[in-house]
Amino acid sequence: MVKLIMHGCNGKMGRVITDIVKNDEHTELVAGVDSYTGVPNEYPVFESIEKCDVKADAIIDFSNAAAVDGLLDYCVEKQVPVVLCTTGLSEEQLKKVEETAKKVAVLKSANMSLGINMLLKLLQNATKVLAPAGFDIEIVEKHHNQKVDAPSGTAIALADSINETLDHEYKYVYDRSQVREKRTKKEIGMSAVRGGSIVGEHEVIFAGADEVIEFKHTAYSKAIFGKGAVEAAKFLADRQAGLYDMSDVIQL
Ligand SMILES: NC(=O)C1=CN([C@@H]2O[C@H](COP(=O)(O)OP(=O)(O)OC[C@H]3O[C@@H](n4cnc5c(N)ncnc54)[C@H](O)[C@@H]3O)[C@@H](O)[C@H]2O)C=CC1
Ligand SMILES: O=C(O)C1=N[C@H](C(=O)O)C[C@H](O)C1
Repeated sequence: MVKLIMHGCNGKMGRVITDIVKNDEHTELVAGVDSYTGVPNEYPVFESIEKCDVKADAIIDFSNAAAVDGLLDYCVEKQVPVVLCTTGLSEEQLKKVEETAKKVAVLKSANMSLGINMLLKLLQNATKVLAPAGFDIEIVEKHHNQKVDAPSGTAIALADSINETLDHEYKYVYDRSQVREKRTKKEIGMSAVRGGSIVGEHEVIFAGADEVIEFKHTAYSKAIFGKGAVEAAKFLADRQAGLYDMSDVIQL
């Protein structure tokens, strides 16, 4: 049995993970952490990670960027692997994630779904053909009205995957409203839409002269992220220190 701590247990994803683990015979939630403790839980809940004194094999984190520094320190101190799913981390925090992974196993992924992780690979092949042929690259993402970070972590991960095959030569453009200029060739535009209960849509557009190719992923439920996170925790539980991602968990 893999014993888990859910960091952000009373949030939208925390509740999804609680349901998945309840129906999974190989995992058990031994504790939760959430700064909001105004709801009943079926396991002990602590209002901050520092207060959590329950032993576990791994932590799943879907919380808030501001909560991630303390979590990383805790994982090093207690030597507990962590599946880091929270998005919107700063450059400084991303460096801290890399430093942490030298001391304990960390799996970081902006999107735990099979579809997006397959798309990350597909895009690299498409980019190798389409970018040299002059196609412009734009990413459009759509999410629910409760999302605080923009663009989504997934949009950035898609852009990073594309840019990796372009020797990181393309710059990211998030806002065209302040400059009256044509787009340049070596850029990836990213646009964010927020509204209603949209679970998550990501569209990567390769626009050429007289032809357009679009890759689109639509999430119809948060369960696709939850299932991926629980599988990632099982994978990570007995791993050595290192920085892992979903391509280590899913055979692609
Ligand atoms: N990697 C992936 O596949 C996915 C990532 N996410 C990301 O996960 C994060 C959480 O998403 P949701 O569950 O939708 O958000 P949410 O806002 O519903 O839940 C976040 C929870 O974290 C709690 N929290 C805030 N500060 C905390 C602290 N210092 N310590 C402990 N708990 C704290 C909040 O009280 C809340 O209950 C976001 O960054 C989101 O972008 C969301 C879905 C999929
Ligand atoms: O906040 C969300 O809901 C989601 N966030 C992740 C992101 O920022 O990419 C993943 C998913 O799209 C849902």
